Amino acid sequence: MLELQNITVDVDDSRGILRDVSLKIDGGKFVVITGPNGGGKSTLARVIAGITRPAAGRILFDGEDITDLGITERARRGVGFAFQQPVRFKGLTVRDLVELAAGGSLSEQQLCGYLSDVGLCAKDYIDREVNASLSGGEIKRIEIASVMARKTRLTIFDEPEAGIDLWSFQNLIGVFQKMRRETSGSLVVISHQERILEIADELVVLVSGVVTAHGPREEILPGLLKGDGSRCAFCPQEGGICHE
Ligand SMILES: Nc1ncnc2c1ncn2[C@@H]1O[C@H](COP(=O)(O)OP(=O)(O)OP(=O)(O)O)[C@@H](O)[C@H]1O
Repeated sequence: MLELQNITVDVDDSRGILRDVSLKIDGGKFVVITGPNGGGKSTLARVIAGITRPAAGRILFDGEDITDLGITERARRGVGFAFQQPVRFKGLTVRDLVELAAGGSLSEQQLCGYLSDVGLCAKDYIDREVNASLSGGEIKRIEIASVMARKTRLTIFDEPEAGIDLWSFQNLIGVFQKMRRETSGSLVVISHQERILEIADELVVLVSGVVTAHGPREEILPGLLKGDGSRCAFCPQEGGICHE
């Protein structure tokens, strides 16, 4: 479904944020991209969404070269993106936002369904404006509800757990499991959370702009959590500090 070929993103001539990254994400997969801070995960998410243009490489979506397409054109083709810091829309209500995402009007029951999936009571929220009066956690949950309503073919979540409380985190796990069950699209989630890694089909580890591991969760996760005895995917050097 999505194929990244030799993607390079540079800050300047000397330093690559992403270095020759090649990655294939098949349809219907739940893929979690993880790795240490500054490894390039958010940059990779922005490259897939069309926000950051790579200096080199190609991006194919269902075989079509979308490298030169912007965020809107990619969205039209079915690529959705949930921001680490969601955008607030003054003048737009929660109902407007979710209906815009769904592409048409929704019944109270449908709206209630999307909002209760993210732990919000529709009655309290549907007529509220998506402005600064909403807390960081509330706006994040509303964005996730709108992403669910959008039913995109490939959805990228950049650290969805950031800024949400423990109770909502349980909901978030439920949201991913539901999206996985009910949509045929692929989910790409950037996360450091073990609970999210545990429900992935595949894990990708990105360290210093390089993919150091990619494969089924059962193969990759044990090495991340315990180390494989000599090397680990997080700290590829011998005796890496990440298990201490
Ligand atoms: N516009 C920029 N100018 C300079 N450096 C940048 C720029 N954007 C990103 N970087 C650097 O590129 C590296 C990768 O950043 P990125 O945000 O993709 O990492 P990340 O893996 O998502 O990190 P985290 O886990 O901390 O969110 C970091 O070292 C960051 O400081």
